[in-house]
Amino acid sequence: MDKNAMKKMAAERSVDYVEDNMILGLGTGSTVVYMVEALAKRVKAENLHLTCVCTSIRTAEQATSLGIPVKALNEVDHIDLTIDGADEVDDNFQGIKGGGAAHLFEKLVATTSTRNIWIVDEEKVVDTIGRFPLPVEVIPFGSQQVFNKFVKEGLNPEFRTTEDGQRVLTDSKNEVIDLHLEKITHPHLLATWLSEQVGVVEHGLFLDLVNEVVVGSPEGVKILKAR
Ligand SMILES: O=C(CO)[C@H](O)[C@H](O)COP(=O)(O)O
Repeated sequence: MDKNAMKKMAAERSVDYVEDNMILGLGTGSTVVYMVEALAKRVKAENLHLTCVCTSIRTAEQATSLGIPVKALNEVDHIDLTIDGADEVDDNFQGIKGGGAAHLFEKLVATTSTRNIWIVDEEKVVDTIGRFPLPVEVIPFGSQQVFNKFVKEGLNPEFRTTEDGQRVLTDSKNEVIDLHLEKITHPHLLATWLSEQVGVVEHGLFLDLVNEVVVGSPEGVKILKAR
């Protein structure tokens, strides 16, 4: 089955979790695009009153264009539920995010949210995370020094670049270094170490954050419950 069909299936199911009057976090990425489309349909059909907090300019533009009301994270006092994509998730519900370079805003929204749901295709459910390169957002000032330190630590870093060779910049105008690790066997240790590095703004390890994962697969939608 086509990967996009699996993403769409998970995305469409995830909007069943949305209830009237919720403050809702909206993630970022191609799976989230399907979710926002499905959400807009429900909002219209059922006249739902939602307040949505978006994790990227892209998602905010899509939501606004479809008539979904959007507020900034600073304008809300809590978030009831956040629906987001992910790049990898393991059996212990530890994940990697940031393939769309939005992990800083995504983590801020996720940690403000009472519940977090991820929507993925089944290829993203793995035994051990790390095959997907781990994104690390760094400030541009001195980013080469941070990169050099990652090299020294054997973390196989690579600056993320656009097709024309420019460094990718996040919505906060920071750079992204992807770590090619293949397997992350001690995610909490790595997360702590990365957070301690000067110049690192945020990394893409999302640990102990997700409550449910909605998985699109050729057999249909599967729901994995963490807590
Ligand atoms: O973390 C993310 C963006 O920073 C995305 O949620 C993640 O990359 C999944 O993207 P997609 O749905 O396009 O596969």
